[in-house]
Amino acid sequence: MFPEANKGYSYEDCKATADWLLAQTDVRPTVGIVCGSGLGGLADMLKDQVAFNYKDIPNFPQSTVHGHAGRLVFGTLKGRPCVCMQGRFHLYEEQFAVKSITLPMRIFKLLGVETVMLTNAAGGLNQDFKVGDIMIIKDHLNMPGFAGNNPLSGPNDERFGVRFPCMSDAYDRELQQLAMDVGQELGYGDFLREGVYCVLGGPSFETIAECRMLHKLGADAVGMSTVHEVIIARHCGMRVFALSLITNQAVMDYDSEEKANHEEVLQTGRQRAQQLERLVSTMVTRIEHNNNYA
Ligand SMILES: O=P(O)(O)O[C@H]1O[C@H](CO)[C@@H](O)[C@H]1O
Ligand code: HPA
Repeated sequence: MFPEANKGYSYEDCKATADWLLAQTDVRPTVGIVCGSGLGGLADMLKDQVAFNYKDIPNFPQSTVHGHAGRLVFGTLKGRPCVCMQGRFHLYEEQFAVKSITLPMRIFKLLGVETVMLTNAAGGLNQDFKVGDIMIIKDHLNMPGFAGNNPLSGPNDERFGVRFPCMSDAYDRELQQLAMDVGQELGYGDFLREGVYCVLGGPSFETIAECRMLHKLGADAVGMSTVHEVIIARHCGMRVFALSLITNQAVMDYDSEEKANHEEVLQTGRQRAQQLERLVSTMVTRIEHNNNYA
């Protein structure tokens, strides 16, 4: 899966992979999309596709999770050149893999991507949220980071970014507003929310006490991805938009019979896939047409 799990990929390694990809396709993507669990249908919206299985891309990690196909798809989304990860990598897939799972963000950067749009499936902690809600991420809690597990740990290569990158502006506010505006226009107002995403290491789902604690700490949703990618994307200067599909309610009550499970996560993904795809693809069109967002 991750042959050299905590190997820090050098600038030259990333450049070699990006150059290899650029030599195989004429698409020059400015938008990079990452599909969350069960949300890979977004990649199928791309026209004139050139697709690569992760196993055929030099240096690329391999997807191991059900609901993550493991393909990098180039193409156009309503005329805009895009690259889309149909399947992402998670911290729990291999011990100490925080560098491998974020490698694609640096490759995106070297491909010419300016804006990254990430999706994920998450458990709802906010008691006002319902299963099927789409949460625009406005901020995050990086729990593994509190324990020193940060993808930027280790030597810093200034060609990617500074040693101490700012994260208070991690989630682009104009893109959040754009998502709200587009969501309202599409009639999604009833299930469009905003909030704070908390990442944990996984793969076990949370205990009741953990969910209660995370909620008290200010998290609205909990998952096992995205934040590491966001840190690397921001470090190298790409703009970031991210959203969570609330696929299940986090269990907060000892009387509850609910049990988090991956099948429910994928099932909710299937139910909301079309709307989510429409939201993201319409946003991509607007990024193209409004220079303020480009
Ligand atoms: O974050 P994505 O990739 O959507 O996947 C989410 O779904 C899985 C749990 O069902 C975990 O991997 C969690 O992070
Ligand atoms: O409840 C959850 N917890 C953690 N990750 C998740 N991904 C989807 N749902 C969840």
